Amino acid sequence: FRRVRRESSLSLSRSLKMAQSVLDTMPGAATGTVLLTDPLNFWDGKRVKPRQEKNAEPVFEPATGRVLCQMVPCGAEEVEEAIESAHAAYLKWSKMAGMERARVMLEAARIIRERREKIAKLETINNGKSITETLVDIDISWQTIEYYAGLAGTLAGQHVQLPGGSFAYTRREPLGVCVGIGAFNYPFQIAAWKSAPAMACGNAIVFKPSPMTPVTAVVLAEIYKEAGVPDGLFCVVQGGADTGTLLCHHPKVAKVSFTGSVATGKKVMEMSAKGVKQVTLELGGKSPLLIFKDCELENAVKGALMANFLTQGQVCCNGTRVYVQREIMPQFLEEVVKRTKAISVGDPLLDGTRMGALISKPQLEKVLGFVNQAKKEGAKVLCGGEPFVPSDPKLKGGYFMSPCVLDNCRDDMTCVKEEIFGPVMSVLPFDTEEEVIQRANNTTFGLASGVFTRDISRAHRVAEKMEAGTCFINNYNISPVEVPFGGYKMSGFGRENGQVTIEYYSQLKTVVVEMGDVDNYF
Ligand SMILES: NC(=O)c1ccc[n+]([C@@H]2O[C@H](COP(=O)([O-])OP(=O)(O)OC[C@H]3O[C@@H](n4cnc5c(N)ncnc54)[C@H](O)[C@@H]3O)[C@@H](O)[C@H]2O)c1
Ligand SMILES: C[N+](C)(C)CCCC=O
Repeated sequence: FRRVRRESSLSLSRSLKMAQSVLDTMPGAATGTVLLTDPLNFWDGKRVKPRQEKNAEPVFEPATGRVLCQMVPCGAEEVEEAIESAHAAYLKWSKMAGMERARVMLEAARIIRERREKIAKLETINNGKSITETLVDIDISWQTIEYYAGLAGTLAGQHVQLPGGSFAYTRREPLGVCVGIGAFNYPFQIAAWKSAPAMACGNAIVFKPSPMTPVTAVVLAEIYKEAGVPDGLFCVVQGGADTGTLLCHHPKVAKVSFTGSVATGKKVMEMSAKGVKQVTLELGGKSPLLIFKDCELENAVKGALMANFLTQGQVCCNGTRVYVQREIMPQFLEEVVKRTKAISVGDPLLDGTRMGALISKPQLEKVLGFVNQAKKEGAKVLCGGEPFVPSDPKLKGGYFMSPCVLDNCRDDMTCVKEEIFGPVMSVLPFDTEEEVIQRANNTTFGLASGVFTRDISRAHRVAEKMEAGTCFINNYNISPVEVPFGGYKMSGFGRENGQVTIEYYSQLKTVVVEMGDVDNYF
């Protein structure tokens, strides 16, 4: 452990300079002012310049539409280097005791906590969501690392007594080099959700962020390095589908943890199957939120907003099918529309802003297309659903829209069946508990669900019947690191967060010890 710390500290001063060169510009940074030029790959304990500059793709600042940096996809040689670097780190890290790994991870958590405002600012500039939200995302990230640091020292096997004094024991061992592939909506948090349990178990991880949000994963890599992980333990390779494909096919990769759409998840599973790699799939959703007439209405309305409008609606577990019991529909709609209209959309770096910009122009157009389709199919727009142009001139090119509530929805409409991934809430009436449970489950997705009621028996009855990986009772979209998160049905399998995730980043070896003579049958 001491040797690992010494080796890490050799190249520390240079890396620190790089880390601070980006983060130190943050306090004064305003929307529309930042241009990033440092390389975004990271392995062997340092940022690595991309080889194929000619393949560079522009990364846009969602709030302004201007170019923030260039993302250059990693090719086969770069992926090879990153995986080799991760493998070398794995050989050191996996030999350390859990408590030793914990100490380094706790230091990483501390550094993130210390720099939370700067990291949140950078995340907001790259992702477009409000600073209010990215501060929470960064806090969840260090909490995740802290939580798994706590578990690292508890990892152990079992002793099993066998006849004649013989015995067996199990060893909980890491898998090796794991790959993490992330979506654009929670860039730093996804990197933390994958790396913390992987590293606690003794694995190394090569992480590929979304090509639209390449900026903060490399900051996490620098922080891990500064905290003392061996060089290569957390590598970042940039790229899109081609780079992801190289990672999923690589023979030295033991596991792929993927967060993204169902369509890509299927491809990742198929590619990983060829190498019999373990897979965790955190995929999309179209989750139901059931609001019964006996609910506390104000909380139900607040819950519906939390279920639909975080991160401009680009949240996998959002409760976008809002089923409201017919008797309270008028009051619910009046209140939810009033509050939706009051959401302040605009510069995501301002404290007062509650909704920023969508991730890209194509995503904005896609979401507006869903609203138009909903209108054609008979839905009534109660508010929003339009492109939004803030008055601040620097935001004119940003990807903003007004948050939307759709009434007159039916279960067979496109807006009710498909994941929109934008700020669009579809509201549907229901009459009975039995009916709404059947309708809520009538989907191929199964990520989350929610119920608002004052009837405690009903709440638990509904929770049991929901075909989804999570059911929120009288709240929505809270995800403490201590509790597992993941999907049923086509929303994926495997879990992130909670103790159970240790199972997904480790394997059990059984050691059988004979204390007597060998029985010979031959
Ligand atoms: N369940 C969860 O925890 C969770 C969390 C966040 C987002 N999501 C889902 O993610 C989707 C939105 O994110 P997105 O648009 O970034 O998803 P996406 O599927 O387009 O991309 C996700 C990642 O996969 C990579 N990728 C694309 N093609 C690949 C291939 N052939 N092989 C390997 N990697 C490949 C992308 O570059 C990106 O890093 C939504 O469906 C959302 O519900 C799920
Ligand atoms: C932290 N939330 C809001 C539960 C989101 C988890 C990640 C899903 O996109």
